Amino acid sequence: MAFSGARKDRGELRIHESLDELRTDLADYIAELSEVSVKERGVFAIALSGGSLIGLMGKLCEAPYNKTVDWAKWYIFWADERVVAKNHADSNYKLAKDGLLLKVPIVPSHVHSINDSVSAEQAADDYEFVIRQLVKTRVISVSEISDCPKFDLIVLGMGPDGHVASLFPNHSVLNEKDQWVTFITDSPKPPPERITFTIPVINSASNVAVVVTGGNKAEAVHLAIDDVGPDYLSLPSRMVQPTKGKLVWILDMAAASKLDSAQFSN
Ligand SMILES: O=C1O[C@H](COP(=O)(O)O)[C@@H](O)[C@H](O)[C@H]1O
Repeated sequence: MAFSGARKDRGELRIHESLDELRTDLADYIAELSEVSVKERGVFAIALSGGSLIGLMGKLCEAPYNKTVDWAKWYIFWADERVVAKNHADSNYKLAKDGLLLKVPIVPSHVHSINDSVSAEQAADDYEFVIRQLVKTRVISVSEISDCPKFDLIVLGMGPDGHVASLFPNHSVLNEKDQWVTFITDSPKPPPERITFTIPVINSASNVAVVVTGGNKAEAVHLAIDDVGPDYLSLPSRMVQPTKGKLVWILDMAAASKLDSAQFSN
């Protein structure tokens, strides 16, 4: 790791010289959390995002992880999904299926993708219902503070505009407090119809990792992490602030290039 450090209230920073090093760190990090969770709870409930993240998780399909991770105990969810057919090129499910799920022995019935044959609103309601059933059976834990699901790990990417999951800057769903899963039909990034975990659900997770690469996201990383004053408190990536869980930023040097460097160590 090139640099590591912590920012008050903004979590741990892990900054990597190369994408190869970042991929290894990400695989190690996820494998370790999986082991802890399986030991403590017997299962590992992980929520994925789409975009560049799945490619960066690719080492999990290789040795040693493909053999050492207890894949049978994994339960897969999506922090956000585009409301398109499951075989559509824009589907986050398809991305994960082709890039990860088909390459490791995950139990098919543990993969919880959205209902792609209904409206965005119905898909969000249906997905929340599925999550509620799995909270009842404790496949997903429940937060001690809110009644929200407590995923063992939510892995997020971030767009150059600071969006995470399908929570975009200045969108009214950023204020959603009651629902666990909501929908949008006006995403500024295509496709327009999406479902997304809400901020309270993200912030109830035991662990949240935000994985960001590339210089085009450096300004958003700075605004999400550094002390930039009250104007940016409503940037979606800045609203990621687990109440009791642990937040980790896994960055490459380009994405980290605009961070204030005072608190780094080699
Ligand atoms: O549309 C989306 O974008 C973000 C960021 O994607 P990236 O390709 O810039 O990493 C992603 O995290 C989200 O899941 C996805 O639906």
